[in-house]
Amino acid sequence: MLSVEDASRQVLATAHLLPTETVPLAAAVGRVLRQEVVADRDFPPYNRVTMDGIAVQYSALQNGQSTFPIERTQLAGAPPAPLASPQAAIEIMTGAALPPGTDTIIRYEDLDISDTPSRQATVRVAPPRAGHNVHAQGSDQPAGARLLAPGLVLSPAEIAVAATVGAATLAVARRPRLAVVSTGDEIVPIEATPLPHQIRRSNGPMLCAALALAGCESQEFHLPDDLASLKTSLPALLADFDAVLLSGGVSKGQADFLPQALRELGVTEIFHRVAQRPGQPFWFGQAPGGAVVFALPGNPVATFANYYRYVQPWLRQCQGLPAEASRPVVAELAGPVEFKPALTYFLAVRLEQAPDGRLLAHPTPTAGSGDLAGLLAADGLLELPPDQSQFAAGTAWPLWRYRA
Ligand SMILES: Nc1nc2c(c(=O)[nH]1)N[C@H]1C(S)=C(S)[C@@H](COP(=O)(O)OP(=O)(O)OC[C@H]3O[C@@H](n4cnc5c(N)ncnc54)[C@H](O)[C@@H]3O)O[C@H]1N2
Ligand code: MOO
Repeated sequence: MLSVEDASRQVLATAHLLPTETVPLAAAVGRVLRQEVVADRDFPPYNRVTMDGIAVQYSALQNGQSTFPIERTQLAGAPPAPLASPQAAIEIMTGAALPPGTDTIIRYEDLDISDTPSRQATVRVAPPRAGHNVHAQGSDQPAGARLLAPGLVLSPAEIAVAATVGAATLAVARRPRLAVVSTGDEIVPIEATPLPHQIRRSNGPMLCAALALAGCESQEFHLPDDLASLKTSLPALLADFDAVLLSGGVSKGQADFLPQALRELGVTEIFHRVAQRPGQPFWFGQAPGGAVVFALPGNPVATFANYYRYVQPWLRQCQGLPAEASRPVVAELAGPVEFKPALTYFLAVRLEQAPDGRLLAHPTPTAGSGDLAGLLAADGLLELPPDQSQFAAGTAWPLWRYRA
């Protein structure tokens, strides 16, 4: 049976770069940048005063002067007029542009200010050097510097940089659009009161919630376990969405019609079944129009594990994020684990940051892949490889984290 690594490679090979769109800056956080952002001016764009106090010429202090008549006051936002006399000072506020003829700021805490006979400042603590308390023009970045490169995820820090260079809009990757389809005749809407043999639909809301956190758009559908209905309904979804995420109906049951329906609709089967638990019956394919089909096994924990292991990295690559950004972090097992089948095992774990910084993974007991409430105690899934059955405490393994 196909290994998790090979399945993952085959999934990622279908990732197609989504088109670029331009959005207002306020809507760009979390999106993947598709343009360069260049400094339109120096950073900072003028010699910026960093303390409230007075601006003087340092050479006056070097000449032994300690009392300075104050010529005027300059607030932030006012154009900087020059110092008229090199022996005088300008009272000045944080954020103002340094007036020509001055080079040093002495903060109020280091001064005595008196208003008689006229306003003047006496220096109590001399500044250590010329340029003290001045954030020099261009000292952070020069005009023309390439500040943001395509392919990064826009965080609040990038939004601030884009704003300061006047980027009111940004070119970003379009959000992936996915159809989330639950199948199964036992599944009823969440508003319904289920009959004793029915359950409410939970995989759809779970997948849509995960997609929302991943910055994707999704729409939820429900289709019955009926070959004709599946064949009638699926073509529109394959035409309208980048991917269709199905859950349920892919195993060996007599009502598991999805593989047949997809095949008869011309969707190429890339693989069916992966050597993993949970989620072994995972079916993956691609429609002639390009839409990919993740037909995830219906057991909730199987759906969940497959989403994080395969769908989320695929979504990242479609937005143009580098492949290494799709790699999981690793965590250390806090206790020993035994798992005998020759399958990759996705183990639910609770995470703890040890005082020395190591990320510890505590296995959380679950009652199998139907136990969706078992996910509440965990923060992620540890990927244990199929070639061993004993996993010692202290060994580190890839982690697919679903809780920050
Ligand atoms: N003879 C075999 N039987 C099964 C095998 C197998 O290899 N041979 N594999 C088992 C494994 S492993 C899994 S996982 C499941 C996957 O089966 P399906 O994808 O066909 O899923 P269903 O049978 O439709 O549903 C399984 C289970 O999950 C519940 N479910 C389905 N959809 C939802 C939903 N949207 N929200 C909440 N719960 C859902 C469903 O009611 C079932 O209880 O097959 C095993 N069988
Ligand atoms: O692999 Mo299934 O996912 O055990 O329930």
